[in-house]
Amino acid sequence: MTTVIQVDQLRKQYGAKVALDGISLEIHKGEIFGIVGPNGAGKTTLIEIIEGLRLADSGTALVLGMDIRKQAEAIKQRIGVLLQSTSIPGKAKVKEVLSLFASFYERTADVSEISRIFGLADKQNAYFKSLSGGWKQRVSLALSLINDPDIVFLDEPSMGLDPNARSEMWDTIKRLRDEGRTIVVTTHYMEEAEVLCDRVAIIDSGRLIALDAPKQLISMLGGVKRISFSRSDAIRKESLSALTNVVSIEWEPTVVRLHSTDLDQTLKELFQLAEGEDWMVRGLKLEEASMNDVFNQLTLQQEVGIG
Ligand SMILES: Nc1ncnc2c1ncn2[C@@H]1O[C@H](COP(=O)(O)OP(=O)(O)OP(=O)(O)O)[C@@H](O)[C@H]1O
Repeated sequence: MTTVIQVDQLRKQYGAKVALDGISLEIHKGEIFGIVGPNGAGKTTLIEIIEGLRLADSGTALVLGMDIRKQAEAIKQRIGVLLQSTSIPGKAKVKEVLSLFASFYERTADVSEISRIFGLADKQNAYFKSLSGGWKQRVSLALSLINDPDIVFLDEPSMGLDPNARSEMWDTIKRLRDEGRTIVVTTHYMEEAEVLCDRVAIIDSGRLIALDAPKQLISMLGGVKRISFSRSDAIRKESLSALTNVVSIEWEPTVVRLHSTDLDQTLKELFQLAEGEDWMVRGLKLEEASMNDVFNQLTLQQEVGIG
């Protein structure tokens, strides 16, 4: 296993605000590495420091063995970064945007091949600003590969995409990984982290609170499963909290979700409770734990200071 990014004790403060509080991690060649965390957790700060766009206060990071402080220019040649569409000149045609960005690099990919991969062959003469959000995102992704990078950084790649475009994007990202590139992705979508990423780092308040394969993170919850049912006025949260094996409750306007370590026992008690309190369990569903549960549990623990 080759390490392509090695981050050691990175710290960054904006005034009194500590954005990164000593993060250390390693990213391996050929993996899709996810970075997730609540708003303001420090994800963008972390990846922009690794990309050489921001300076850390202390700590070190090596990208492909090069020091981010001393070899930022050489690193830029070897990495690809997904730009926000607002950073791309809207009045230029797609082909002009592609050749402009290609001119920034010493090594470039075959632009017509990239256009083909992203289905941009027919859009070469379209003005960037006239494209829909999904097409703009494809152009941005194509641009992130224009220098044939070893590592691609994708900050929120599927933000604003519809479900079809999103799953197409996932396929494309997996293809890039299968070609031997390393992909670093930040996302707010836990489903994306679960289905796309080989390993996921969860960051909260500038600290790394978990790092593993999604399956491992989920199994770390000790087989917690969810029971969901429709909420009604007769149901009291306090009674549900008293059920044995229930570790947490999601109390939403129309639905209640119980997270339980023993599904059978909790179901039995739930029906007994409903009978005793004279309400019906309606719309019952049983769900396996997901990355969403992992995220909620770990970030909540941080909030109440358990973690
Ligand atoms: N240039 C800046 N000046 C001052 N504070 C900043 C700056 N950039 C980020 N911050 C603060 O640092 C913290 C981490 O921000 P960052 O953007 O890295 O988080 P994030 O995890 O990417 O958030 P989001 O999910 O909302 O994009 C936040 O509290 C943010 O307000």
